[in-house]
Amino acid sequence: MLCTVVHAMAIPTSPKERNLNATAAVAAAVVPAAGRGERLGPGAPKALRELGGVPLLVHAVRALARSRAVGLVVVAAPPEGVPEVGALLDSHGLDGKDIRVVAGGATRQESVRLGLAAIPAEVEIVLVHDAARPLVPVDVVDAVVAAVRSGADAVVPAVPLADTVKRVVPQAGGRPEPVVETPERATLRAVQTPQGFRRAVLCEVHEKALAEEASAGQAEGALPPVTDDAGLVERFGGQVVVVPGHEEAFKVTRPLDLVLAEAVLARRRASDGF
Ligand SMILES: Nc1ccn([C@@H]2O[C@H](COP(=O)(O)OP(=O)(O)OP(=O)(O)O)[C@@H](O)[C@H]2O)c(=O)n1
Ligand SMILES: C[C@](O)(CO)[C@H](O)COP(=O)(O)O
Repeated sequence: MLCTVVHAMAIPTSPKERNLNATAAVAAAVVPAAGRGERLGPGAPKALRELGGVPLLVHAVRALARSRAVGLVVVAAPPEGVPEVGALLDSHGLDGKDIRVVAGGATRQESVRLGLAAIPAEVEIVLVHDAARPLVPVDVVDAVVAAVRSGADAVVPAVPLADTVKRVVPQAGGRPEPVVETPERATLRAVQTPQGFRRAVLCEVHEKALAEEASAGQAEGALPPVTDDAGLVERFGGQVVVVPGHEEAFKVTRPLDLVLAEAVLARRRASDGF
């Protein structure tokens, strides 16, 4: 399996890339994997923490590679770890897909932008998938790609909420927080990845966000944070649609999530040799 380490602006042409040129309908995926994982606690960068003896990142890339709709995966790694991440991915069988590694950035948004810059121009459909969502089923990946192929500009997989949600006024020092409202739960969704986009739309909103950041500078409150790529599409007036996600596509964020992920993986391995 070839795993080429490239700088975002200098992409070598490989035989696999030439195949990709012939099939623009094949999707490429960006995997932001440059986060520290502060909420998971001390240890290696989150993408390299192990689940069932295999790094989360490898699970996430495998989950994408399982889809016939995905032809290229670009991983945005911690900047200091690009060669190591390349070697790690090379050492795992990844279904013959073209896997590349670029240096990620200081924020998730920047990591996605840097990954996006490494995708050949002729690719028309781009997925963005967190390294921190190792167990997304292939059916979810396929459903997201299918919705973009059917004409949507931006597609997110999502699940209904189990808890009632309240909007509050945050308070310092653990003081009780006044409740402002209780949104109607039936209209709320918890959003997952991979999120899918028409490439031109994703590039445009990332470019606009970068320009907006440059002009807003550090002015407090100038730019409300956007935590997902679909949020950028919404910010600039685009239409985002939701397809069904999956409860096993949850994000490994806190220590308990890793315990749950181990249990899900053990169940899969016991039931189908996953
Ligand atoms: N500078 C960053 C920050 C985050 N991510 C990636 O974005 C995904 C979702 O982010 P999250 O779960 O919040 O990861 P972390 O930022 O690592 O977590 P934390 O906020 O707990 O530090 C992860 O795959 C993470 O590696 C990234 O590529 N570059
Ligand atoms: C993209 C995402 O996983 C969708 O749920 C989420 O928004 C990432 O947020 P985080 O703050 O980086 O965990």
